[in-house]
Amino acid sequence: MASPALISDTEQWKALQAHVGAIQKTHLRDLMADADRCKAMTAEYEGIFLDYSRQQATGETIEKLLKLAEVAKLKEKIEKMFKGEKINSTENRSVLHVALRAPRDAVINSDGVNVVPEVWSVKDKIKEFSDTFRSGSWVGATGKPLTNVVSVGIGGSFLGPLFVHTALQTDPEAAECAKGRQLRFLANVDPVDVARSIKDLDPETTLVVVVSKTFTTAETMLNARTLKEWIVSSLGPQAVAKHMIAVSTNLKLVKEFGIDPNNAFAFWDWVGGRYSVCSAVGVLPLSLQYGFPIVQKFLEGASSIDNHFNSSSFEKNIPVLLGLLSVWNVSFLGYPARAILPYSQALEKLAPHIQQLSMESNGKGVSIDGIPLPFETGEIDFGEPGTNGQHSFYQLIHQGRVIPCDFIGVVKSQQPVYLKGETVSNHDELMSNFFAQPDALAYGKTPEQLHSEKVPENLIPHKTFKGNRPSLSLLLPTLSAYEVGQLLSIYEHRVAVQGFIWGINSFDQWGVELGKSLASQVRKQLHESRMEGKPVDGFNHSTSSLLARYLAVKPPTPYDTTVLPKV
Ligand SMILES: O=P(O)(O)OC[C@H]1O[C@H](O)[C@H](O)[C@@H](O)[C@@H]1O
Repeated sequence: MASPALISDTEQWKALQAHVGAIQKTHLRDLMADADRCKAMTAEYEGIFLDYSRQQATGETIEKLLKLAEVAKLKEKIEKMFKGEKINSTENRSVLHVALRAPRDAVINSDGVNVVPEVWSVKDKIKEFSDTFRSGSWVGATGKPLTNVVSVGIGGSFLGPLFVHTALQTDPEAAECAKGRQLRFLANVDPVDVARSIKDLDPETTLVVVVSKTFTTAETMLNARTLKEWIVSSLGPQAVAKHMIAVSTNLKLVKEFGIDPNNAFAFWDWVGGRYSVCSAVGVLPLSLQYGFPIVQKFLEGASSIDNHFNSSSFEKNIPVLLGLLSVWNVSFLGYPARAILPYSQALEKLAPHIQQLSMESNGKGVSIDGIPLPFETGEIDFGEPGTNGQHSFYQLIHQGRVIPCDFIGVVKSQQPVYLKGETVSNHDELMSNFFAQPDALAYGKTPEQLHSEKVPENLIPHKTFKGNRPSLSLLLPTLSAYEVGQLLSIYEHRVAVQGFIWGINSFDQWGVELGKSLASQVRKQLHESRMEGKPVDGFNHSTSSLLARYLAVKPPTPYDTTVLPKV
């Protein structure tokens, strides 16, 4: 029998739909009372501990999800990814970010060619370049060593590297290696972001890394031209060779831009932008800041999870379990959002990275074969580190909408602080919240409890917490470069699992194109109106009025002079 076109047509999907009623009759308060259930709902790998007992799920739910994985051919799809098959069918590309962190002797083919030696030759080049740069032998146009790096890129060429940089900044080993150096990012085409990225920097001691897979992204290219002007206007045109380098798959355009091809670092079309932090996109700027050995640890962490994902049984496979539970929450329990709540300031930029990774990958309306989906895919990801989030949006999570939460904690803080005489250390204080919040969400507080606490009658409805709000806890032993790589890889594979189950293409992003082409039309209009006084034409009433209002105010300087930020 031919396999059904959509996963929602399968018996296994329908069995899960039928199972929802039984789960909705349970309360997490009761589910949590079953210690055997709680014990079974855990998984561990290299000290990373996942506890998913606070999901609205039972052993039967997991069995049914595993059957869904089977009919969705999850195992086969994972294998196809690792074997370099062209699973990104709308772009006819392999999906091989796992090759970026594979050991030197691994064999991973794309189009019949082992890509691992190519990957390592770029890594070797990065190591050599970053060693020279960091040793001070690479000098700028005026003979001074360069200590500041501005990485210009957006989307996948920004969010992953920013996440990793933010996580490493306070790791003692990484921080020691970064002493006296600065790494900044310029992503937004907003001139305010240009101003912030170069504030207090001197072009004489700054290296600009232009990071763009395509080298055509409008925001990145304008920002790159702006920083080029910043360098040239201060140091002369010959300075570009020493002060600008690039990362791209499009080395032809890098050369046309004026960057020396010897100072360009390649990657490949089988690396998706949002999966590219382990390519030169992340490895180059991070190696300039921290040195290649630290970045290699990060890559090894990611690789360790690749092995776990590719070889562990699904019952104990952390990314698979996480992916299946997200499918359960989105497609069966109908929860449209997911909160990412790291109890670690170092993971401050995890949620923004996962927003792109997950929402660009799985926010799709058709199956991989182009069939409109009768169910929603993807979820709205958002988050902030605990405890900041607690004092912001947790109210809604506790008493408003139900939002499955990822609580991420670290056993050993990067920065131990303890004040003599305090009840607990600062990290223990933070972690008290990490342990308490999931139970508050799961158990809630009943009117009976409030009565027994003699809460005034009129406040009982306001102080009641219904509970039964799902979450999961991920506890990492420490947060060195290795664990940062592991966490990245866990989320990458979780997103892929969700897409594989839903039967969509998690590796294309056609949905970002329409806005880009409409912006070109507006850009043309703005140019013609400013330069030639042409009236606004060809837009609907609303856009025309907005444009007219905008154009009515003349820019402070005419278009024939170069202006750079002044802060
Ligand atoms: O790296 P680039 O080619 O400059 O692309 C940067 C970003 O822009 C696009 O619009 C895509 O939506 C992203 O997936 C990509 O990461």
